[in-house]
Formats: sequence, structure tokens, C-alpha cells
Amino acid sequence: MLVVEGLTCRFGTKAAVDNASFSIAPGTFVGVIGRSGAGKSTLLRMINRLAEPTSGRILFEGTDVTALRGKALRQWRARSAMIFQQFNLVGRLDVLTNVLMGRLAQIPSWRSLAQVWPEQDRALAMSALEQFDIAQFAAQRADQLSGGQQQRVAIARALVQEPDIILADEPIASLDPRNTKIVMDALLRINKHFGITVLCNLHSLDLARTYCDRLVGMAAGRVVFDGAPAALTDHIARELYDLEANDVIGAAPLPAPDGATVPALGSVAAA
Ligand SMILES: Nc1ncnc2c1ncn2[C@@H]1O[C@H](COP(=O)(O)OP(=O)(O)OP(=O)(O)O)[C@@H](O)[C@H]1O
Repeated sequence: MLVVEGLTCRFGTKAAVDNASFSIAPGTFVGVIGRSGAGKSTLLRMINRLAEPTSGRILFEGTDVTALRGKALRQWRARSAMIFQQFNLVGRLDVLTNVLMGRLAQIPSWRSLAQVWPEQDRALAMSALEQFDIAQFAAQRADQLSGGQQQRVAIARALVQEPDIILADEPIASLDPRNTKIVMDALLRINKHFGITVLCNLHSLDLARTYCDRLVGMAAGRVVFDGAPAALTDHIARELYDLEANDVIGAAPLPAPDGATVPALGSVAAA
């Protein structure tokens, strides 16, 4: 269980996240929605401890994540894998090595410096690439891949971290509709097949409704909605998105996720 209690992050006098509180049961696919500047990125970055909370607490399975330092903090960062809008791969390195970076927290530093990866880690990384149909690119430089392929490499890297939670910060913002679906399906597969909790910042309400078990709606740093997608009426959505509402509501519906209907809140089904 991930518990966020009164979490606040201030930049000067401005509260990017203002007293956010919620709990997330293991295995849930949660969409964090809201317009640009609502505080979605800051919330995810605080959970991973990339941004420091000004006040409040983050608890994971009873451990106070906000208080972690040194090795314990590095371990937490491995357990809460981030996926970014811009993929954050090392472009000049090959795809397999990028995925193996996800194992860094598990191996002694001399091995990573010498690029001597344990055979079982290489097998794990190849298997992750196979899961997302990109094993054929293993030896290619990461910057030679398309955006959608690069994001799948980033998801494979997150998967080999063997995380409890994946924090995806607008993972499809740079992608076309086809790659958007491929990447969202990949996240859904991870969530349902491995039971890994996913928190995914999404600008598009249609995507959030299609893929998520639960939505957390943010406006001006505050959590203003928390519930099942079906409970998010157009009226609430319009309040949430204000002037952007017409851009995010009622766009062309996305095809259903591959091989899965949208699951019930908190359920974990085999993919
Ligand atoms: N490092 C920072 N320094 C100062 N202000 C910041 C910083 N990071 C975020 N902010 C401000 O905090 C607010 C919330 O930003 P955040 O990026 O979390 O929102 P968001 O909902 O993720 O928006 P977007 O969808 O545009 O990324 C914004 O007003 C932003 O300008």
C-alpha cells in the first residue's frame, strides 16, 4: 500500500502540490489527471524522491519513504521506477545496455563500470525486450530508434528494476496515436501480468478513462477528484480542465487495449 499524507511541495510561495492525501492498493492502475501546471509531475517526482516534499509524508508498506537517505533511498528509487516523457535513455549506448541500467541498484559498481553484466541479468533484459517486441533492436544504438520504440526500451528498463511501483510521467506526450496505444498497452500488460502498481500522469482524459482503474484529479496542486473513471462526470472534468476542457473531452475514442477490457478497480488479472 502506498500512502500519501498531506504532501506539499512549495517553490517559493507557490505550492506546486498542496496537501495531497490518498492511498493506493497494490496492483492498481491509477491515472493522475489535470491540466498543465496542476502539479502532476511534482507529485510523481516526490514519490520517487526526485523532488523534496516541503511537508507531509509518503509511506510504502509502512516505511516512511520521505525519511530515507543513502542506500535505502537508492533502493527506494529502484523499487519505484520512473518513466519520463522524453524516455531518458543514453542515446549512444545500445538498447540492451540501456535496459541493463535498470539492474544497476542490484550489482556491485565495478561490474557496471566494466560493463560486466551477470548472465542472468542479460537474460532478464532480453526477455523484457521480447515482451515489448523490440528484442531485434538489442544491439542498436538507442538514439536510432523511433520515439515509440525508445519508450518501450524505457519501460523494459523499468521492468528489470523489478519495481513495486511504476511512476510514468506523461509517457505518451511525445508519441503519435499508434505508438501511444502500443506504450499504454505495454504499461497495462505490466500492471495486469506482474501486478505492479502504475501511477501514470496523463493529459488526455480519454486515455485515462480507457486504461485506468482509478483517477486522481489535480487542480492548482490540490487533489480535487479521487475515484473510478465512471464517477468522473463531464461536469467534474470541465471543472478540472477549465478552458482546456474541449481539448481533452470527447476527442476520437481510442481502440480498446489489446487483449484486455478495462479492469475493475484494484483487480489484478493475468494478461
Ligand atoms: N523546479 C521548479 N521550480 C519552480 N516552480 C516549479 C518547479 N517545478 C514545477 N514548478 C511549478 O509548479 C507547478 C506544477 O508543475 P508540474 O510540472 O508539477 O505540473 P504538471 O501538472 O505536471 O504540468 P505539465 O502537465 O505541464 O507537466 C507549475 O506552476 C510549475 O511551474
